[in-house]
Amino acid sequence: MSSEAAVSAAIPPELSGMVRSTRFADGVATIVADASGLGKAAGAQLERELQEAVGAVEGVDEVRVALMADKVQRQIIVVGSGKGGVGKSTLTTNLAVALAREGKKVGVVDADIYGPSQPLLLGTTNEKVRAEGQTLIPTQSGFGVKVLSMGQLIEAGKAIAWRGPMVGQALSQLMEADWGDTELLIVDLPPGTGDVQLTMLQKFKPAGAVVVSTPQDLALIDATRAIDLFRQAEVPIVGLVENMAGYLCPECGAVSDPFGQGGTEAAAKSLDVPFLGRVPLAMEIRVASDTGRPPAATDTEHGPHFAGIAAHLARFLGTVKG
Ligand SMILES: Nc1ncnc2c1ncn2[C@@H]1O[C@H](COP(=O)(O)OP(=O)(O)OP(=O)(O)O)[C@@H](O)[C@H]1O
Repeated sequence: MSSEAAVSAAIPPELSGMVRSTRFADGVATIVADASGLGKAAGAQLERELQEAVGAVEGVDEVRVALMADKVQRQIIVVGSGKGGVGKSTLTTNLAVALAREGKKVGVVDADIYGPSQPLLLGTTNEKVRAEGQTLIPTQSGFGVKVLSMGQLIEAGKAIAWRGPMVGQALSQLMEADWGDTELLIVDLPPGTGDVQLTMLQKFKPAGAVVVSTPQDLALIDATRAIDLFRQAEVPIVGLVENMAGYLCPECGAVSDPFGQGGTEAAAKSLDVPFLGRVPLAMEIRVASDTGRPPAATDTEHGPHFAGIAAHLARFLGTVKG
């Protein structure tokens, strides 16, 4: 058998479907393989296996493997707020879960260094983050959503010591992880307009920003600031969401408005950004979230609120490129 034929014959049958061409000249075997949809880790394994199998052929001094991969068109959406505690993380999780239920391949990046909460919200707190070399491998939650969190990179209680370059590096590690075939990354930003936001906007150029607010004036003033930041960075505003609107008393059924009512929709109008919908203040949302059961995973009372907002986001994504 010629060395060229021996190189082809050495490729394990289970890998031969991915091999597009083989060449052999002057002791060098060159193999081109299609690694589309494999992700970085599986792609690296394919490369190793080809190296090993072909490297064992007599007369082969060097194996060069070239992997062709489809570049996944991955969109980035950031979820921000001016003020903490208004429900940004809750909304991020539920938008991701609602879109995953519609068949979209979604990942969540928890970039909130001051209060990382996505592993709790997506029920993955017991999963340890894995890495392949320097590349992090996102954790698969039970809701079809992959997740990585700043909380997995920072020792609890140390966030305050994190400044500029460290924050940027950590964020890049999360964004450049092995997201495989993920089409959409939804990023849960910290509140306000600090280092994480700046790195995110400058380095990763999100396709759009969703801004969350409660209906009270104070939160709306801060939300306006967040919108200003996105506008300055030329990130399109997907729209404003009103959270914690209208509290339905589980005892007497009366509806009250602890944070006021309708303020976010009015603010959206005056800021000339779309209003994406409102989510009521409800004990079940808090309890379900704290126990890693996102309401959007169900068709019960509160699932549809998030599904409606997710539908707006899906329409927006359909109108923008990468
Ligand atoms: N609509 C809602 N009804 C009831 N509780 C809610 C609702 N939205 C959020 N919460 C609860 O309010 C708290 C704060 O929510 P969340 O962590 O999502 O806010 P955040 O804006 O991300 O806060 P942070 O500033 O800490 O990042 C959580 O305990 C959450 O379960």
